[in-house]
Amino acid sequence: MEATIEVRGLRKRYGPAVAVDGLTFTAAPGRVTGFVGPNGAGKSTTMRIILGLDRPDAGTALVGGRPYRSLRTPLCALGAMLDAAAVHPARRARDHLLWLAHANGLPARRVDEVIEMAGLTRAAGRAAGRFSLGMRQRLGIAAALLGDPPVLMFDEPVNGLDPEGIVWIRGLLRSLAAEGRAVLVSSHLMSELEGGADHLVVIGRGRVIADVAVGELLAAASGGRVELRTTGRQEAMTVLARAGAEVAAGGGGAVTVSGLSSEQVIAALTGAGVPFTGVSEHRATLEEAYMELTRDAVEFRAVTGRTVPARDGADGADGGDCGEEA
Ligand SMILES: Nc1ncnc2c1ncn2[C@@H]1O[C@H](COP(=O)(O)OP(=O)(O)OP(=O)(O)O)[C@@H](O)[C@H]1O
Repeated sequence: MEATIEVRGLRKRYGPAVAVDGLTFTAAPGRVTGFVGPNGAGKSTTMRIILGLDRPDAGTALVGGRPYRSLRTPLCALGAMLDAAAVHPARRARDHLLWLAHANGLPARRVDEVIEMAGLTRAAGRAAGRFSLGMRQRLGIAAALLGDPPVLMFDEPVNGLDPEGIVWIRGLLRSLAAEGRAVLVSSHLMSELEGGADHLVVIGRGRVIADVAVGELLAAASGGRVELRTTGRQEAMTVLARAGAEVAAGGGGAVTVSGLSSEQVIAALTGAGVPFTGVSEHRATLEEAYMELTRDAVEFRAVTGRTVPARDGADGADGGDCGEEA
């Protein structure tokens, strides 16, 4: 089975509220696709529709070319964690996974494998209700991995995790993608995806604002800016502005310069006898890139208001067993 999620022209309203407004994007194999947008942007609604938990008003959401609900052994096609709390509190972690495995025709030995992968070996015999948030996230992820699926989808998996948990999830997402799987992961914070995602689908008010490779986005946001430190900041800013640069002061004697190369900055300051240290090309964070992106997107949206033609969402079922789907 092809490792993809394909969303085409998806629309969903709840009464007067438009949750998803013509979304089109693909989560491709071999990469972590970050699904980002502010609270209420429509991420969870989209994920629920992909999982067949909600019906779209228009458009399609396909997993490996098929609607999720048509899959006979869905855990083998798509592993998902939408709500880490969705486990009976009295049930032991291992029993919860055994129950899921049994319902999907998977062997008990796979349960022990995913328990180990999720770092839950010591906690597997404990009731899920006594788990910390981080352990519940790990249990949800273990459940998603049970069917060894080619496609994985996680809704805010690092929400509330400690730094160690965040590093662990990042590494896991990266290794799943390196195995050729498609991984779709939502977050409302760009900083959470830094170092984790290869590609970003940024949405706002139910629409795609950007669908872009992380490297490309960072390069565009970093472009043409030079940073330096100086003990003569005012003088440096005057000299650089005279040389045609746009200059901004940062904290601790830092200055950010746009419109001049680092060589031109060094030449201008040296020529004027202004002391400086540490001239470097500015490297934008994902958060900065996002701010730039959304600023442009707001202007763009106001002018064009892009819409995506909808297709019929009612697809025929043609499920198979784990082998056929995989
Ligand atoms: N079951 C529902 N009934 C009514 N409105 C809903 C329902 N589910 C979502 N909405 C509305 O749809 C919009 C999108 O919500 P959604 O939860 O998909 O956003 P989100 O991007 O996942 O937000 P968050 O980052 O806060 O999780 C919001 O305005 C929300 O209030």
